[in-house]
Amino acid sequence: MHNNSKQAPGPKEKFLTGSLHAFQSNPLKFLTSLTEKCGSVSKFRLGPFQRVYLVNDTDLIKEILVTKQQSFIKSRDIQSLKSIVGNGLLTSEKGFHLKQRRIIQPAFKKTHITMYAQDMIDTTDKYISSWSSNTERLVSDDMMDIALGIISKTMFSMEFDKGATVIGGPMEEVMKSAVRRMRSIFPLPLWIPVKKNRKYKQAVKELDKVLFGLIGERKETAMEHEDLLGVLMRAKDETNGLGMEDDQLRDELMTIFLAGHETTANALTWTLYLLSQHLEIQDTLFEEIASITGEGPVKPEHFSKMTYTQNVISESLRLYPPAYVIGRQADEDTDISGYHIKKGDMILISQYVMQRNPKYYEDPNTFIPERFNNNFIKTIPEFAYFPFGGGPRVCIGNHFAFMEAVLVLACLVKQFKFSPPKEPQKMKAQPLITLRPKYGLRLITQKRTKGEA
Ligand code: HEM
Repeated sequence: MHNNSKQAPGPKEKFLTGSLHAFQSNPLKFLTSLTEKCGSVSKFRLGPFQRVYLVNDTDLIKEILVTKQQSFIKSRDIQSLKSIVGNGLLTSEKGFHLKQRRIIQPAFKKTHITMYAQDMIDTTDKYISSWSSNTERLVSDDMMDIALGIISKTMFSMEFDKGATVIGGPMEEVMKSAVRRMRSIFPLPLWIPVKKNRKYKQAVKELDKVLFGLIGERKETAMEHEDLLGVLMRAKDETNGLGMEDDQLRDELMTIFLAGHETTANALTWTLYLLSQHLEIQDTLFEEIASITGEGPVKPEHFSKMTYTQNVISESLRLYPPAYVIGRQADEDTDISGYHIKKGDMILISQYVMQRNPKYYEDPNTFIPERFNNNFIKTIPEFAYFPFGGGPRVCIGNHFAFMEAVLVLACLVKQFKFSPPKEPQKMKAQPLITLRPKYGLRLITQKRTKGEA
């Protein structure tokens, strides 16, 4: 029936495991070299049965994420997160997802999220107020703390210390197990009472207690809160006027918390790494921030004026996209530009690979924020740059994350210069749930003096 369908090329594979080992041991290297060898569509196996297509063509990516998206569901690794985030936006599908997205979308509109800008600035300024000059810091941990502080404050009006203790701790334990589960093709069923599973379930239970506790507290008071929890508790489906049940609210809160802090923290860490490697770019950045803010602090209204700072973040998201790959699974047999995809086949689309493609980017591996000048994005095909994905499943937190990254970076660079430590450090991208530096990032923070600009 499909004799005319196109055959995709692929790598040499092991009989039973296919490319499982090569993929798991270094996904970025595997995806990059497969693209170099096989071009816009290639095919490989993960284990004996799982067929995977790697798609590197902007038109085909659009078919998968937009025009034919009804034929696909999230890939199994994302589905395995259901044991933490339940049926929240990231993991739900079809009509249910659409309904939830409709209810939640208004909370993330550009006009609404600007009200969180001051919280983002205050959290950062407070965090760095204790930093001393000329010290070496593990800034990757700092960025995680700041992002955790910001999501705790904007979501629950919780101050950093409390957020870090009551949510950050159990969340870290849950994330560690989630990574293990996503990376293993056959995760151990959670009902098997081994120590790892018990710890995981205990951490999920603790998080549940915190979240249901917060929801319960809010219900008992008449006071309206403008934080994300308040907005989501009031959100209604406009077609029937119904809001979310507590269980669904819990799933969405957990989802936003999981999806929304490690990604931004890693984006900021990679940005500081790139700036420490390009001190001249860091100086230009400082000059922009100093000229806009003057002697005073960073303010929410500075965001739209900081065009160079925005370009620095866009370029950092190009080179080190925290979500380095998007996975889908065919939910029915379908054709993508002549390739026959069978139900159950997996599709991988990699931002890391696409955003370093010399077809779209001159000097693709070099950090050049200026390339984003003059509406550069409009000059390249859609899906040559997509750090936040695209189509109906595009990141709901894209404006939130971008504004957060720009404002946090402005607060940091206004006050400190970041340079590499004396002892050179190993930098290796580690692709777990998100792309992060494997050994963390250590930098020397040097206080900027007044009048330096
Ligand atoms: C730099 C930071 C971030 C990056 C790079 C990023 C990237 C992404 C990507 C690529 C997707 C689509 C995944 C897919 O199609 O399979 C996604 C989905 C999602 N992101 Fe983000 N994200 C970031 C920050 C955030 C923040 C701050 C939040 C919330 C506060 C958030 C919440 C979500 C949610 C809920 C989804 C699922 C949306 C849906 O399927 O309807 N993300 N993100």
